[in-house]
Amino acid sequence: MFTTIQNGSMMLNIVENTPNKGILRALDLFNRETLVVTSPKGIKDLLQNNAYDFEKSPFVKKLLKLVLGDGLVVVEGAEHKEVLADGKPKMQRKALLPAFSFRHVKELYPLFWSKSNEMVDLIKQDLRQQTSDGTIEISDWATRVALDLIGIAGFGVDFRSLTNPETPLNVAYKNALQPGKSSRFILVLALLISSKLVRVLPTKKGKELREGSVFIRKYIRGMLDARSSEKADVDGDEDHHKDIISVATKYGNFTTESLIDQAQTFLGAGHDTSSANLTWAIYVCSQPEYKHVQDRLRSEIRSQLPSPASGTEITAEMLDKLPYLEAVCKEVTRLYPAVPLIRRYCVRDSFVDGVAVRKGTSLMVPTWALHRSKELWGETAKDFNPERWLEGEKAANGGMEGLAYLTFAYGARQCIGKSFATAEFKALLAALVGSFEIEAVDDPKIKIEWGVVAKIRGGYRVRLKTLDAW
Ligand code: HEM
Repeated sequence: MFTTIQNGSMMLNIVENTPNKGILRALDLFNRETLVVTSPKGIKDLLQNNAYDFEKSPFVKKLLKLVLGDGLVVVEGAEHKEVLADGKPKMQRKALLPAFSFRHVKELYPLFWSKSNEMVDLIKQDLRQQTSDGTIEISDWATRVALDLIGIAGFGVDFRSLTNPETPLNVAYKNALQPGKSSRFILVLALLISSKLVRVLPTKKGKELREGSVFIRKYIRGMLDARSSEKADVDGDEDHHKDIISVATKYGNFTTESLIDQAQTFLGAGHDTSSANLTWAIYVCSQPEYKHVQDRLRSEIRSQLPSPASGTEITAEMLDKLPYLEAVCKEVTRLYPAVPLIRRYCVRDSFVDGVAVRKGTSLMVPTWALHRSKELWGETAKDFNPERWLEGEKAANGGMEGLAYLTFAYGARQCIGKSFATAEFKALLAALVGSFEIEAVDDPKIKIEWGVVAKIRGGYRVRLKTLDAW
């Protein structure tokens, strides 16, 4: 097969229409091979059993580094996993895990809820303005709230991009992450020819990417400097900072530069994906055919969660006991996984599902396509059907221990922010659906922007009707 694989739905066609035993072989424009891994056993070998034989390709790494810095997403091998002889993690994943443990994320639920409600209040204000036609563009709100949340949870700093969309950090990320024709061009160049080109490219997008990256690092450095002088004032107060960076500093021996890289990673990886999730959820809820989903969700939320107007704090126990909310969130992230493809590059000869893989081979797990595969999800694979989750994950996908649901990847490099992102998503969706009736404005036949994150091209507008507080 001969193709440049950039695109989740293209992969769906390929996977569905090419008989395969778990591995497909595709060739790109330059006759280079990509192995497309489709079997659960192959995925387990690639992402878990032999995970350190497969890294991100040098091209993909350089591109990701521009936006995410040299943090956990791009480090490889020993640096990613190694632990020092005294048991203290040398770097990266082990050192960062405590900050993302459920024990820590649990404490963030009240924050997720209060920010969600701040967003709802600001949207209501916006709708009350004379100039408002009752519509909002959801991906913009979603990006801003996710950025503010990772700012507070990550650093204890509220960037206030919800109240001020022009906050410099929001603008820098918008320029760096917002897909457009030229960023597609840059991505294709980087994947096919050389990522070095990206750094010198005289295009507007190339310049925005570089300038955005420099600005973001400078901003983070300033934040960390301010924190260290503040820390000097409150030294000895163990509980003063409970944010991700503080926990990471406590468990890892990061240099200042490495801490900046980690912070850049959390900011970038933690808000673009979350924004995509919420946008896809609102897209689904707004479709007339899923009005029953929206209604059932609202009734669960309004009967089981305290009204935002009551000022009652929400705990993990309260938000996590809503089965329909959980099912809708899972189903949105199954049918519209924010990261549509997982790419790897073989760094030493290895095996995947019994097949020998040579050093230098590119591989991919087509998450978007596999999540719509009848083999894994049954006859209704392509339908949006939250009910499938109500009897648990086993019933939904035949009990494949996470090998069918790959939204947060799997194994050694599974998303470290999974619990964080899941709780945040539930709080945001609950606050919106509890407070508004949501109706589509834009054509349901949306176009998808296939970047590292799959988004609706041009954003998505909905009409909101404010409901009485409950
Ligand atoms: C909607 C939410 C999210 C989705 C769908 C998502 C998805 C993913 C996926 C698929 C990977 C694996 C990428 C690969 O190995 O090729 C990943 C890794 C990662 N994610 Fe997330 N993510 C989300 C939210 C977050 C959040 C909120 C954070 C941090 C605050 C985060 C931080 C990371 C980091 C640091 C890695 C690298 C882990 C490693 O390689 O050890 N993500 N994510």
